[in-house]
Amino acid sequence: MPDFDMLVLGSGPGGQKAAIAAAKLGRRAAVIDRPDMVGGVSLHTGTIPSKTLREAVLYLTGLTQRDLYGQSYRLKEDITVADLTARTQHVVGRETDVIRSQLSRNNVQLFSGTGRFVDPHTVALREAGGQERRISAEHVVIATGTRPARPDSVEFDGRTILDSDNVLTIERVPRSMVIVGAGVIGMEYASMFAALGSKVTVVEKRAGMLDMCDVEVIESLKYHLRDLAVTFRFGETVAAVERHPRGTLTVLASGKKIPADAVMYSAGRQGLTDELDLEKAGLAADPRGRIEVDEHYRTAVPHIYAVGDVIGFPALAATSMEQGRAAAYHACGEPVARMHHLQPIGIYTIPEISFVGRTEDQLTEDSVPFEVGIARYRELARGQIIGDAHGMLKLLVSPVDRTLLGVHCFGSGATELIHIGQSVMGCGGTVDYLVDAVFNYPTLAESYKVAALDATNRLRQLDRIGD
Ligand SMILES: Cc1cc2nc3c(=O)[nH]c(=O)nc-3n(C[C@H](O)[C@H](O)[C@H](O)COP(=O)(O)OP(=O)(O)OC[C@H]3O[C@@H](n4cnc5c(N)ncnc54)[C@H](O)[C@@H]3O)c2cc1C
Ligand SMILES: NC(=O)c1ccc[n+]([C@@H]2O[C@H](COP(=O)([O-])OP(=O)(O)OC[C@H]3O[C@@H](n4cnc5c(N)ncnc54)[C@H](O)[C@@H]3O)[C@@H](O)[C@H]2O)c1
Repeated sequence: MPDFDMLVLGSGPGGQKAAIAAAKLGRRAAVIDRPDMVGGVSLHTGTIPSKTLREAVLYLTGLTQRDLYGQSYRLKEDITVADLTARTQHVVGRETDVIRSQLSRNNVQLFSGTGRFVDPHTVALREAGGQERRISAEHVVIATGTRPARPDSVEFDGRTILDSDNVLTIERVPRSMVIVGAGVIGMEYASMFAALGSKVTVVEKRAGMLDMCDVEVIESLKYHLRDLAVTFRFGETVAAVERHPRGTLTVLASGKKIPADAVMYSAGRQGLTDELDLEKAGLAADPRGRIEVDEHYRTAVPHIYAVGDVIGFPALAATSMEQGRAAAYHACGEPVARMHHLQPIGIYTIPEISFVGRTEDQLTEDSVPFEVGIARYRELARGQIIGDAHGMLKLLVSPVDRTLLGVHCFGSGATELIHIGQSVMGCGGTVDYLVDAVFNYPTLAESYKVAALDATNRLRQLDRIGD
């Protein structure tokens, strides 16, 4: 008899939910992770610290209050790294306790150390002191996540040449910073450092950024970031990064050189599979360290599952949790529906972005007709009260059956508000539901009604002329 019914490698969002789901089904479950990493990348270097840091930046800089109290408004003049990290450490500490307690009250055994395969059903646990012990399980879930990808040609020192993990332990807020890669991580940190007053240059090899988002929203984001002195270098590749006594020089393939106090790489991530001895389990990873799975998150070896960032796109804490639960249910023979196709995206730039469904460009490319309804925060009472004049909500509505095809939100509360649109879309609701519904007043949620009225006014015009 194996030691456990389910053994999970990694305690990030995917691993946690897999272990708890198995335990709730009465299975004997265990999780392995390093003692200082309980909660995963998500809790220690990813989602939670970055979002807490963002909250501290917004609070201390007073950035979002300046429309109300004047452009010079700041809660604190010289914001130090200690001011910023105090809040992060507190939240990470509390969340770690919550996760440990959830695992323990569900009787999930937590082993400290790292795991690697010995054979398809056995994992060797290496503890901090170097001792090894073997643990066997009927099912294994690989949820080992990723680390920042570091090009070999760049000499990272963790102080001036950084990856997105190091950025959480910098000694001072740099006066100037180069960010390599305008993906989600790059743009979230570019927003934070720009808000803190650093002179940020973003270098991105593609022609633009965040191309999964609405074009108008990205135009607005660029406008806001340029206003905070961010320079964009699109279509440019970093050829080398040099460290000098008085700062760094980022050399672009085009020959340009950008001086800055610090450089942060956010140019993708690498799956953490190199130390798993996957071949002993009969598995292999691709060159980016990712493991292939089927629709049930099963690897090529049917009793071994893989979930979270280690399987690649969409690589979000949000989706990793669902993958973990689904994998555990499948392994335990519990019926489980496939993840709903409507998955929201939340990007915590300043201002924040969120959307669900398709963009105008995607609909046009697919020859799907749509009408647009827009609500601008500056025309909402709540928008005036909170001093957000730039926010907006956009509904894309089908003129054929009046259902919502996409919802795009930019500004305060976007990542929360999007879930109203997601629910309406998920339940097959039409724009008329939003027109007829009563919303609390004054709220940002009222933007749904305003945008729905805008869309239906246009649809009516279409009908009138058509008739
Ligand atoms: C800066 C940043 C910001 C982000 N912001 C967001 C956000 O706002 N929203 C969002 O949804 N997502 C966000 N993400 C993505 C999110 O953090 C990841 O999608 C999520 O952490 C992936 O979860 P996971 O289950 O794959 O495990 P991870 O969180 O990646 O954790 C994996 C764990 O496995 C452990 N491990 C590795 N190898 C072994 C081994 N051999 N033995 C035992 N344990 C091992 C590691 O120590 C680690 O604790 C962000 C990521 C970053 C980097
Ligand atoms: N709010 C959120 O949900 C959130 C926040 C942060 C991270 N994440 C997740 O983390 C993952 C990793 O994010 P990421 O931003 O590191 O990776 P990414 O792959 O999304 O973006 C990296 C960018 O760097 C560019 N790049 C690569 N090499 C370059 C070079 N030498 N010079 C210039 N540009 C270069 C690429 O073209 C790409 O646009 C993503 O999958 C994302 O989903 C999610």
